[in-house]
Formats: sequence, C-alpha cells, structure tokens
Amino acid sequence: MSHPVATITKYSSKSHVLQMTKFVSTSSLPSKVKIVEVGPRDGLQNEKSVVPTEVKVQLIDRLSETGLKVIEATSFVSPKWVPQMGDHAEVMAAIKRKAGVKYPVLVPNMKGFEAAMKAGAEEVSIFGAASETFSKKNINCTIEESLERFRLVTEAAQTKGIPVRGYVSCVVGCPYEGPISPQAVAKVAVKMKELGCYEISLGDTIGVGTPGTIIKMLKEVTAHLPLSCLAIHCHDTYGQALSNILTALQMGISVVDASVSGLGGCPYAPGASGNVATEDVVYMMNGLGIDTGVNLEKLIEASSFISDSLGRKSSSKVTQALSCKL
Ligand SMILES: CC(C)(COP(=O)([O-])OP(=O)([O-])OC[C@H]1O[C@@H](n2cnc3c(N)ncnc32)[C@H](O)[C@@H]1OP(=O)([O-])[O-])[C@@H](O)C(=O)NCCC(=O)NCCSC(=O)C[C@@](C)(O)CC(=O)[O-]
Repeated sequence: MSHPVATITKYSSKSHVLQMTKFVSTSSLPSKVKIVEVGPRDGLQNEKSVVPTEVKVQLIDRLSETGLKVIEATSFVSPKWVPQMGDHAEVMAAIKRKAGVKYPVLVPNMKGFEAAMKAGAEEVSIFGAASETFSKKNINCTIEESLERFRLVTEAAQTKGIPVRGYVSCVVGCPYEGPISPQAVAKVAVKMKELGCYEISLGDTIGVGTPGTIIKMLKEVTAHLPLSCLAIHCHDTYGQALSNILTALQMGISVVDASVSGLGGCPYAPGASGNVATEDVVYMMNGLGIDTGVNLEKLIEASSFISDSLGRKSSSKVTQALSCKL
C-alpha cells in the first residue's frame, strides 16, 4: 500500500502537539484496565483463507484460560458479506464458556440478533460509524438507517436482559472520506448511549490516529459522555496504537480493545492492518503497574497457537521477543 504525502500531513499536523503535552503531563493512569479481546472476531474476520471452526474454538478456549474477562467470539453478519464468520453458530455451540468470562458477538440488525440469541449469546455488540461512506460500505445503510436498525436490536435486547455494547468506527479517519470530525464521532456515540449501550468502543478503524488526534476526539466525546462508558479500539496501521492507548488511559479511559497476535482488519476498510496486539498491551500495562488480570505467558501461548495455525509469525513484538525466551 502506498502512503501519499497528503495522508501523512492530514493526520499528523503540529497543531495537535501543544494540546497533547498539556494533557499528558497533568493526567494520571487507572490502576485497573479491562481488556476486551477481539481477536476471534475482528482478528479473524479478514483472513483470506477459511480458518477451520475447530481452530477458532481452540483459540477462544485458550484465551479463556489467560485471565481475559471479555472475549468477542464471532459475528452474526451476512455470510455473503463476511464468509469467515459464517460458522458463528457452530463456534458458539462448541466453545467452553468459562464462568466469569463474557463472549459477546457482533450483530448488525434483528436477523443477526435473533440468530445470536438462538446460538446462546449472552451479550451483543452493535456497530456503526462516524463516516457515512464507511457505514454504506460496511453495513449497506446510512448512519441514520443504522441507528434505526440498532434501536430495534437494543429494544429487543432490553426485553431479554441482554447487555449491548456499541462500536463507532472511523473515529479519526475513514478509508473513503479521510479525516472525520470529533463532532461526528460524538454525535453517533451519544446516540448509541441513548439507545442503551452500556459501553461505547471508539474505533480508529484504519489506525491513522496519533495522540494528538485521539486527544481532540476524546475531548469532544467526553464533553457529552462519561469516561466510564467509553473504550478505545486501535488498529496499528501506522504504528501508533500503543501511544494512542496510553494517551487514552491518561485521559481516563480504562477499557481497551485488543487482538491476540495483532490479528485483524476490517474487510470493508481497505489498507487497514491488524489491531493492536493484546500481548503488547498487557506488557505495557504490566510495565505501568496497571492490573489487567491477564497472564502474559498464557496469552503468548494462545498467540503462538493462532499464528502457527495461520502459518505465519505473530505480529506482536512482545510475542516475537519473548517466545524465544519462554
Ligand atoms: C448488515 C448487512 C447484513 C446488510 O446487508 P444487506 O445486503 O443490505 O442486507 P439485507 O437485509 O438486504 O439482506 C440481504 C441478505 O442478507 C441476509 N442477512 C441480512 N442480515 C443478516 C444477518 N445478520 N446474518 C445473516 N444474513 C443476513 C438476508 O437474509 C438476505 O439474504 P438473501 O435473501 O440474499 O439470501 C451486511 O452489510 C453485513 O453483513 N455487513 C457486515 C460487515 C461486517 O461484518 N464488517 C466487519 C465488522 S465491523 C468492524 O470490523 C469494525 C469494528 C467493529 O471492529 C470497529 C473498528 O475497527 O472500527
């Protein structure tokens, strides 16, 4: 993929720097962070060759033994759109659900919600975007239409006592529209909260964010929503994910999405590389004295399992560095 100069300058201008230094020097870090593991869903959905159901199940079962408390298991989307997730019901039926661990699944509409319920899902996530074009490309509807679909899902979920998480994609930039305004992000995030989502995950889908743009975006969103209902979801396309996460923590966020082995990418976000690797996040948290409850050695074993199964090296720097020492 080429990186035109325009892309370099539009997302990393100096005007963000002053704001950033002010924030970073005055904030404190949380003592605990909840990691939402998205590898089995966000990580695998973009794999070109079909990953056997048994491998997905083994990955989830291994992750369940690491101390992670939330593992996004699969998505109930159209198999024509994302064939890799077509075995959602089989995955849900086969995993060993560990007490105290949640296994949320993505649902784009009522059809997905009903299928998820039939498969025994106990938590669902709806996923919208701050970019009109991305919304159309990803879920084939406008932002407004998506919110109407999500309203039906959240109402149905409420009657069944099913918690709903919300994703907002393209919180910094869109692969089709370029930079996205923090106001556009806040607008969708607020609507998702009003629909009843208990947590809103803010996704830098194509990983173009820097601490400067993340601060700008979070300042706007937190002017409307409490920090306690926000999570950060960073892709590492430009190598900024850990810095962006640290910045978000310094601003008071304490929920971080991550993907084992750095797997991932959205099939409808061209050029987007993997999510931040869970191992790298845990290593950084350990170094900061932040409790995640995750056992890094077991996580590295799960990472090695999935990268061996996919026939390639883990994208996690920590796994690469430590696997030869374990
Ligand atoms: C939303 C739709 C379904 C609309 O797709 P559509 O074609 O507009 O839907 P439709 O309602 O017109 O139905 C068309 C066909 O799809 C079926 N259908 C309809 N709904 C479902 C369903 N739930 N499950 C299974 N099948 C479904 C429906 O039954 C019908 O089947 P047919 O009659 O042609 O045989 C489609 O666009 C879709 O599946 N999109 C999903 C794309 C996706 O999964 N993207 C990746 C996840 S988002 C992401 O990764 C970003 C995130 C969350 O990680 C955060 C970040 O990084 O930013």
